[in-house]
Amino acid sequence: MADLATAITMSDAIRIALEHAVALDPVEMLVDDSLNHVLAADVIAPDPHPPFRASIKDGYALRACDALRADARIEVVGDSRAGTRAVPIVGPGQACYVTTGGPVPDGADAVVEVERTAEAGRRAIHVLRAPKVGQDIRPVGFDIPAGATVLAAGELIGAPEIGILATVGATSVRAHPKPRLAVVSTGDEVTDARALGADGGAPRLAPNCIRDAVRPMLLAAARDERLVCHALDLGICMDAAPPLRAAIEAALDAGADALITSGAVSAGDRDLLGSHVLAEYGEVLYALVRMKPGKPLTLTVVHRAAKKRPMLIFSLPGNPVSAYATFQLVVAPALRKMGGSAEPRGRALPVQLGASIPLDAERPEYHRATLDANAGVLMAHSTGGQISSRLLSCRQADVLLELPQGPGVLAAGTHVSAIVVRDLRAHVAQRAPAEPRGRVRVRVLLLPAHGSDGEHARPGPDDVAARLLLERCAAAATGGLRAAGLAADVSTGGADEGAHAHFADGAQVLVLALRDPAVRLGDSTVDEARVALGDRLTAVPALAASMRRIGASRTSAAPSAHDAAIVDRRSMLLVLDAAAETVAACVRAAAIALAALAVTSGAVTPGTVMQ
Ligand SMILES: Nc1nc2c(c(=O)[nH]1)N[C@H]1C(S)=C(S)[C@@H](COP(=O)(O)OP(=O)(O)OC[C@H]3O[C@@H](n4cnc5c(N)ncnc54)[C@H](O)[C@@H]3O)O[C@H]1N2
Ligand code: MOO
Repeated sequence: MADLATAITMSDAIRIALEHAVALDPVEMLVDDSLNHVLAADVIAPDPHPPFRASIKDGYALRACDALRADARIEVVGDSRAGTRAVPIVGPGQACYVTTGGPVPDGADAVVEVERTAEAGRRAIHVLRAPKVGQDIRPVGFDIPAGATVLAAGELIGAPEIGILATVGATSVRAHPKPRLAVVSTGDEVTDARALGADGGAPRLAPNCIRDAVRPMLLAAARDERLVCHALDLGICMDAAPPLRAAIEAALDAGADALITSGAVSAGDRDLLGSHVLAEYGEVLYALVRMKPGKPLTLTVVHRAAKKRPMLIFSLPGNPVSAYATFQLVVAPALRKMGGSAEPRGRALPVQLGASIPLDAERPEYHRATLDANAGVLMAHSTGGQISSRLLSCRQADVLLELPQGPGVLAAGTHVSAIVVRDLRAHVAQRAPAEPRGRVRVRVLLLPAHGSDGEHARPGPDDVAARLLLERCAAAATGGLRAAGLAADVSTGGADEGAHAHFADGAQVLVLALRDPAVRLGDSTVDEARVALGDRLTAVPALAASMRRIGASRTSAAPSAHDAAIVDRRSMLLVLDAAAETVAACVRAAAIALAALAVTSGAVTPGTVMQ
């Protein structure tokens, strides 16, 4: 094994693996089979949803101008239930009973919920509070306008996306197939625990042998919902060149896109993969990485006959922790890229150390830790002894802390980046604070469909769709911030003043919502905002990097956001497609990024962010 001085950095190791991982050619597949695949083409809504004006409440559809006085008697002329074919027309002084989701009759311009009405004799009502035009009506296409891009190429298909595809009537999609992954363990001492128990007797290990932990672990990791490879179990092979060659050939014969071997890559006299067997099959791209645990990680590309995809061989160290860490940090991103993911890298979060941690003097270290979100700040707690043979250090680990190489210790309270390796949903449910602590002032402004040349229009009182859109953005902002553990002071309006005026007025997050989803704001619009905001926009690249680090980039959390710009350390501008269903995610991402920035910049003390 070469000296550590010749080792490549971890970021180079990931970059080279991603450069050699090629997305599998997309195929048409049934939506029913598409769960956890990555879309290869945008999905466009062929028709609007709802396809008719739909009631938001159980109540009465009527003309708002007929119900301005509580003593007005309004005649009920029929009913319109969800699924009704024949709907009466509502004339002056008339109302029609409607159920939630039922079509709003022609002639009516508002729905009054049943609780706000009183009977006025047989088949007549009084309306207790004057309604507004458009109240409790979803106009045609309110949720999804015809022609809207409901899902974009590069997005992962989960359960909600299956629902969206069903809503727009898609029964098949163009998506990337999953890569084929072969897994083999090596080592004379490595024993299959299942084989030991097969004769019905107590499992007994032969002297000086250990049970295979790596292969079952990696086969399970390959089934993870965000990865879902077609996994091929190649078993265990002995520390000798012929069985190692046979394993590589079996993977090639099976058409594997990737082969994971574990063990036999360090400096021992039987570490045959590290020395020569790999070089017989392909080009060894690297064999030593400056990181802990996993230094001997080796990547080989095996070129096959013309038109055939190359196979990547990831030779992971045999130590189970080293195998797990290198799988998460290097192999999984490469597999995600093969599966078509536009953002295959592991997601990183800014976290705070719950206790001091010693640093490794020679190598940057990926320290296993659990997370706790109690105080609205993500606190990391070490899983204990980090020797790379101790798989218990990965037990319940949520993250790999990215610790720098160095002398001494990192003090408790230090902020570090953490790569997420586990589903965090359960923790959010268990540990989120009951009451939001921080408070963020958000202003949501609606931009006109056209004329983003400085001319801004306030939605008029008759512009029902615009008003509803604004209300929806504001509700999304409130909900999104609450989900992020923050309280929101949300106000809305037309964009009739420059963005700087709203920041001067105390807004911390300014959301510019595009009214017409078909109109895409160019970079120039964001640039205009930058000019308007002058020299306060100094940290734009820092924000972009920070957003990426927390996974709040344009394509993951905010597919429709055209740009986001840090204004200073405590405020943020977002430009959104108001018709997209991503508003909440965008605003939430903004709030998290703000909190992270405020803490990391030292502008505020942790725990008092945005108070
Ligand atoms: N002289 C040197 N020795 C070592 C170096 C070095 O630079 N110079 N590097 C060390 C580092 S760092 C690591 S990591 C390991 C990697 O070793 P190998 O990848 O060659 O793996 P093995 O030697 O085959 O096994 C290491 C260890 O892990 C156990 N093991 C192997 N496979 C499995 C499995 N499938 N399930 C559970 N446990 C497994 C094996 O019994 C060994 O204890 O090398 C250091 N040495
Ligand atoms: O890099 Mo090895 O994985 O320290 O033990």
